[in-house]
Amino acid sequence: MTIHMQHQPFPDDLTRYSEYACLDLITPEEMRRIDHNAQSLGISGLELMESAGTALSLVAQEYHAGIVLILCGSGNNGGDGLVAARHMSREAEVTVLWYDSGHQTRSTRRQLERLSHCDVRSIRFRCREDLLHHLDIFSKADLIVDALLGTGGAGTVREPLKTCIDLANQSQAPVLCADLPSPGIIPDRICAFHRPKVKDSEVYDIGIPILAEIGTGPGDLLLMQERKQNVHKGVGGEILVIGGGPYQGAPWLSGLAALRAGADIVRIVTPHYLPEPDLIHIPTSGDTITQNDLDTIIPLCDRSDVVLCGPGLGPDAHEVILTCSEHVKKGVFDADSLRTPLPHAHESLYTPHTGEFTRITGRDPGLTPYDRAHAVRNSDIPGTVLLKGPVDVISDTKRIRFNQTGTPAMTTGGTGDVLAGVCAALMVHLSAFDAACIGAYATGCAGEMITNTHGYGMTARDLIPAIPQVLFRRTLEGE
Ligand SMILES: NC(=O)C1=CN([C@@H]2O[C@H](COP(=O)(O)OP(=O)(O)OC[C@H]3O[C@@H](n4cnc5c(N)ncnc54)[C@H](O)[C@@H]3O)[C@@H](O)[C@H]2O)[C@H](O)CC1
Ligand SMILES: [K+]
Repeated sequence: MTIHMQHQPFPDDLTRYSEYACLDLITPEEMRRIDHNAQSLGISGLELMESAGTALSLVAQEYHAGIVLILCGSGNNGGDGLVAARHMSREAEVTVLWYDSGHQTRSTRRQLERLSHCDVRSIRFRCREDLLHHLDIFSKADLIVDALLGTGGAGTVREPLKTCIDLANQSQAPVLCADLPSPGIIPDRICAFHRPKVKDSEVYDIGIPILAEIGTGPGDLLLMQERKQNVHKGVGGEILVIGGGPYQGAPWLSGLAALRAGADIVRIVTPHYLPEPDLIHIPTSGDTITQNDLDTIIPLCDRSDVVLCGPGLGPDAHEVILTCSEHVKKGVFDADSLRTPLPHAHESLYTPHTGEFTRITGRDPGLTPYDRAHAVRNSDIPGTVLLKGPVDVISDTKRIRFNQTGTPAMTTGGTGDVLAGVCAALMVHLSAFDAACIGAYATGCAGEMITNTHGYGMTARDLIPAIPQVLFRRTLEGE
């Protein structure tokens, strides 16, 4: 899979940003996102693996073991073990037992080739019986390194890894685990790379830039569920857009953007009809949305997966939005719905620009991403906030993420409506935080694509067909 390279340097001194990195246990999905983003910042998977394997070998050498057995799976965790073997070949008598599943990862295959030039005994096993021929290796080992399964392990451990783990537990040797313990293995020490995945891990840096973690990037797209080809209608979700009144186009731009970001059905409640055959127009009783429309709107809120309130709405419909929001499961509040008292749904995403943020919090968020992140984190907004700017700041009060994609040409009217529509569609399956991160990243990338062809002549509508090219390019290009 091609990794899209991130270009522009971060417009602030990153040494101040370590407070925004996560130091708690992280999930395999989060580690995959960071890994992928690191590669888009120019550090290859092989380099990351070399760093991981080096760290693992240094910890292994602390045991001063004479005979070391390294158990390697067929994924990249196994690759770490192969790197450690190569780095320890002069320090100990090293034997590698590596699992040939038939679909080793490319990096791990490369590491096996490199190891073949070293004075390390490497023995392939393909089944449980192969292991039973090497029981002596387990009994003689002074140290066993567990590089069988890492963050890619899932479910009950299958043979022959199950037997491998049992034999390791039955040996007298301490077990040093690469990144995290393979399920069922009894660890003596755990050598985690970059961030801890399980408790009681020792964490070793492998040179992953902080921006891979606190910034959005192509790794964020990994969260997108692959849409199964034969899926039934409705898996993309039903979106309701409530807007329009003083402005006609905004709700339609949001609706079209939501469709292009994967929504199946988009209804637009607005006074003004525009001929858009892909969108379902729900007319209102007058020229603006009023309490008289609640009987129409509330049942639609109840049946929609996500409701986007605000595009082109004008200031007079706030009471209607406050009433509707009580019937909203997942809500995106943009533009004119960003007024106090803030509407809130069961799960809310607010997408203010600087002026709207100042209006709802009474505080100017400042200019630097650092200050803007502080302002968002310290605001008492009850949900996830996407504060738009040259660098977007996304926060769900715990996590902070910075999005650098986009161009100055995107200040053209309506791009905020497009972004809000994209976020609404993504929120069908993702949390407000993940939807905002991916929505900001994808809309900005679409803006970069269109700026390349249209320059400052870009319109918000031009962005919309570019959205699926960014969001679904993995599917389009194939893995
Ligand atoms: N750039 C990178 O990706 C880096 C990764 N690091 C290390 O890599 C692992 C994650 O590697 P990954 O290939 O994603 O998965 P695993 O090696 O953990 O395992 C996948 C492998 O195992 C098979 N498998 C999965 N579940 C089971 C099971 N229950 N029973 C048997 N077999 C199973 C699956 O089919 C695959 O073949 C990460 O932890 C790091 O150690 C580097 O550290 C940094 C760079
Ligand atoms: K492991």
